[in-house]
Amino acid sequence: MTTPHNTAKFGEIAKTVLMPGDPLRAKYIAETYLENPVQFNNIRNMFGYTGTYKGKQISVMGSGMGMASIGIYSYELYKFYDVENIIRIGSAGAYTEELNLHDIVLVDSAWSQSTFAKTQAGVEGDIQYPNELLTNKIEDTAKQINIPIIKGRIHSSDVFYYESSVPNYVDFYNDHKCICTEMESYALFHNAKVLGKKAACLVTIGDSLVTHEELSAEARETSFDKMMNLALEACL
Ligand SMILES: O=P(O)(O)O[C@H]1O[C@H](CO)[C@@H](O)[C@H]1O
Ligand SMILES: O=c1cc[nH]c(=O)[nH]1
Repeated sequence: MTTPHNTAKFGEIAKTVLMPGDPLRAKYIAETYLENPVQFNNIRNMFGYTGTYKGKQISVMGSGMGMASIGIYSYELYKFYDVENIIRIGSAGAYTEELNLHDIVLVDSAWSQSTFAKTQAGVEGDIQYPNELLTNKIEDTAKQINIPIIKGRIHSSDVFYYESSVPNYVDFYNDHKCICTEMESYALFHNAKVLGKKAACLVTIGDSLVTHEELSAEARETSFDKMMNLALEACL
């Protein structure tokens, strides 16, 4: 079957999907790393591809920005396409000087003010967790292939631009122990949990709220090769 947002037919999407926010990052991964990639979706330019990596069938698809968007795409992948694992491969903003541009963070929990889980399934609580097995697999793979990662809690936010009248990154770091921020993992982890599936999240630091350094849009699209390699190797 197809959905209003995805034209793939059942069976055209692999059991494991790598999911960047940026659909052009998905295109880059498919064209750079997958053998024989076949595009299964272009509705709303939310590109999705299936190919093989070292003989293993893998899909990669953009999620768009924010929980509403990844909420739709990840739900459909799990529920209607029988996807088992989604690994988000995102960009994030650092909340601490200890994180530098291009550092890779493996998310061990996502804190959020979002009402996504409560609205979607009546689930209370401001922290969602990734699947432990999948996260351990990524951590073990990182050790094996010698890619440094930092494990930590992420702030999964509904907001990118804040006014100065509300709490800022210093509060999120001090009060909630979040080391960086992005906008999707809380909803992804929730969807995986309610549907009995697995999700994990890797992010690469693309900017710093502390130092105000930032990578260009193009770099966020095409320079996260270490994280892409790690995610692909963890799928094997
Ligand atoms: O680079 P992606 O994966 O989109 O992730 C981050 O970048 C976007 C904001 O610029 C948000 O989607 C945020 O989560
Ligand atoms: O969601 C995001 C991603 C990168 N940087 C931010 O400040 N927020």
